Amino acid sequence: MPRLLLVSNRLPVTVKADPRGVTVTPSAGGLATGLSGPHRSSDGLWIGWPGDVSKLKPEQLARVNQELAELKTVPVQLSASEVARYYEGFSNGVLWPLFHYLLHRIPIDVHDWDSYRRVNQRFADAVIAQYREDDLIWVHDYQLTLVPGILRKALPRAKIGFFLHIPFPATDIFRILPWREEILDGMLGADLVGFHTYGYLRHFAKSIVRTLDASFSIDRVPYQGRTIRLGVFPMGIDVAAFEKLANDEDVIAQVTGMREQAKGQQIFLGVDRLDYTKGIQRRLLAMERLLEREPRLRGRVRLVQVAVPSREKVDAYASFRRELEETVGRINGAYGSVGQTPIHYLYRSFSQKQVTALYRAADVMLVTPLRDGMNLVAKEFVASRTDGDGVLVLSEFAGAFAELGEAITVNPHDLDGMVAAYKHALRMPEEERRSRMRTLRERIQRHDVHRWADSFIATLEHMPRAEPLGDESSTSAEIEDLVERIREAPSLALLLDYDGTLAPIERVPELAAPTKEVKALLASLTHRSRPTDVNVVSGRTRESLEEWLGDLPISMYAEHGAWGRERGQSWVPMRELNSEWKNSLRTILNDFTDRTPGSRIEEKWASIAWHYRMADAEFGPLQARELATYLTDILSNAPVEVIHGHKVVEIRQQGIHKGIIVDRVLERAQPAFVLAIGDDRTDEDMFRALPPSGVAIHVGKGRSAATYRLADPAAVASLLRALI
Ligand SMILES: O=P(O)(O)OC[C@H]1O[C@H](O[C@H]2O[C@H](CO)[C@@H](O)[C@H](O)[C@H]2O)[C@H](O)[C@@H](O)[C@@H]1O
Ligand SMILES: O=c1ccn([C@@H]2O[C@H](COP(=O)(O)OP(=O)(O)O)[C@@H](O)[C@H]2O)c(=O)[nH]1
Ligand SMILES: [Mg+2]
Repeated sequence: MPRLLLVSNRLPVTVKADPRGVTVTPSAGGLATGLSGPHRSSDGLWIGWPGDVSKLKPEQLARVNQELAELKTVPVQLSASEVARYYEGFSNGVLWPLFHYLLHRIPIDVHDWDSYRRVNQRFADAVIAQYREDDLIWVHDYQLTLVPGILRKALPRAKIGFFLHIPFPATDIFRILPWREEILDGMLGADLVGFHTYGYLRHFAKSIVRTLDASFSIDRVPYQGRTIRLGVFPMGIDVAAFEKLANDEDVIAQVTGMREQAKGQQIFLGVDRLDYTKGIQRRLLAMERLLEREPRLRGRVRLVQVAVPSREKVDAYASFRRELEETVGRINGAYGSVGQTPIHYLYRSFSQKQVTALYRAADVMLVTPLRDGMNLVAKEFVASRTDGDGVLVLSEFAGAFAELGEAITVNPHDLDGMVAAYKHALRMPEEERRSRMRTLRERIQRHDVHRWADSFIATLEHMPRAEPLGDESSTSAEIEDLVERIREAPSLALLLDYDGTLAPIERVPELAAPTKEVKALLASLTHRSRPTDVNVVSGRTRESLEEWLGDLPISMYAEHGAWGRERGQSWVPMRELNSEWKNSLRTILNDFTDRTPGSRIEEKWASIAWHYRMADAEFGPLQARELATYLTDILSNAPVEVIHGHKVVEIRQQGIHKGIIVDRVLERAQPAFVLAIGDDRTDEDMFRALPPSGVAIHVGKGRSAATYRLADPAAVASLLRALI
């Protein structure tokens, strides 16, 4: 197995400093247990935040660092301001509520993006410093979405996985985020992106389509020359460890004690970080309603609610705590007596052992989040019930719901439904309880945390390595060399595309007029001391070329070579035009345009194009595919080609493409050297038609048959200038 570099916000150990001294203790939770196996067996490293070490004395820090190194962990130190901004402000103040659909918990004005970005860069730098060829890198969770993207740039061939532990929200929620492009682009730096459920995966895939203008098919995303795989990996727990604890003597003694103390009562249990996503408030309100409606249950049930302090410095958490404690007080005030209180509210954290005892002692486990990525507590409860009894009430908005269908399922937004579920749980006959629990147990035993980690790692390991596209711009030495060769040639023909080559691409095509400098440059090229034939070969109409370049002493070809106006002459068709087929198309295209808001028809001489760039990002491509299939079918005998390009379906007379202009220019001028420059797929026709001695330059990224590459129109202009 290759070495594994794990990257998560929190390290699996936390450094704590108090007056008694400094300790390095294991952080509780599924991630730490699940990954400790592969971490150890691969001799890997774990990179993350060790907690607040700012108050340590230098000698304490040195000792802690040594201990962390022995545990094969690499600390990324965060300053107090980084904790406040990257962790509390952005990760937990913005991304957390947004991804859990709780928009009202997000502050109106957000300032912490820059800190989030900087800290992600720091984590990535720490990975780069440790990386060795063949390592597998596995990055975790919403705090570090930008890390895979940064790593991909620095380590183009590295195998990088990313797992999101929280829900990925529906696109209309996600796109609220002003930094949506950066986040998606960052996650897509990975080779494999994993989620707990298919629902999250689908939301992510759709967000890519809407936000990045990319596409996907089922579980593959072609992006920037790589193919990213999306996968569903529901996280499990360390079942064996919980089963062992559940049968531990101390635990059993604790369970007996708790049951003794609650004699005559049925125990409901909730175990959560104190988080507004966990549905604790509604869980209490449903309990209040149950006691209000069923007086005979008063004094007969108790709810033990563990609320683990969490993210206390985030305002939304502090205010949620106040709301919650007020509710607890109200219910206990109304339904408690001298001898008993209905809600046992415990604002503190417990060890895994104590939590297991609680699981074992409970009659009914309440897991009722408004949204939750997975919720491991639900699985831990099931694992702890080695006695085969106990009822799980589970929200349909927890990721665990996808696997634990035998629980009593609830919608936490439906209070009456929750009350009914509580009653159902209280009355469920033993036989039914045991039968449901048996199925639940079998399932979580099979899919435990080791299997989760192994299957993610195996999938990542067996993926093909990303191959760099080889689309870097040519070096300046290569370009200088080329310029030298051209200058020496006795005569020269230039075939220049317009958009993306002489002028940068504009969102509104009408705004892409040539600058004064570009026009002057084209004019000077025609005055070189050696004969120079300057041709602009464009997909644009005659009218726009005439308007923008008509006063220059050059030749122009419009509509991909359908029309030409050679230097000093007037516009003539380059091929005999036959446009009868167009008439039959108009009705069909009008119909599609009416049915597809945002689409439009562009009629040229030798072609008609149906553009859907402005249409809905999912509906547009769907309609376009249908249109292209239909047209290919009905036009199979017409002298046309149906071309499904980027956001356009074009129907074009056969035999007209930029390649035909190359022959034309060669015949006319018989130049000693031909140079073609273009940025687009249609320019490849021109490159292919060049004589063996011809040279092609592609502008920008992406695949091309050209030998040379320039970054952008500015680089094209400077090359052309060098020829004068
Ligand atoms: O590190 P904290 O800020 O103290 O928060 C604790 C962890 O909470 C989140 O847990 C999520 O991951 C669980 C395992 O996949 C999943 O069951 C749960 O539904 C999620 O909410 C968070 O994603 C972690 O990064 C935090 O460390
Ligand atoms: O007092 C407590 C309460 C909870 N937990 C653990 O905290 C984790 C909570 O994980 P979950 O996926 O349910 O939710 P998260 O807090 O990660 O959102 C579980 O492993 C619990 O056993 C704990 O160790 N002590
Ligand atoms: Mg172009």
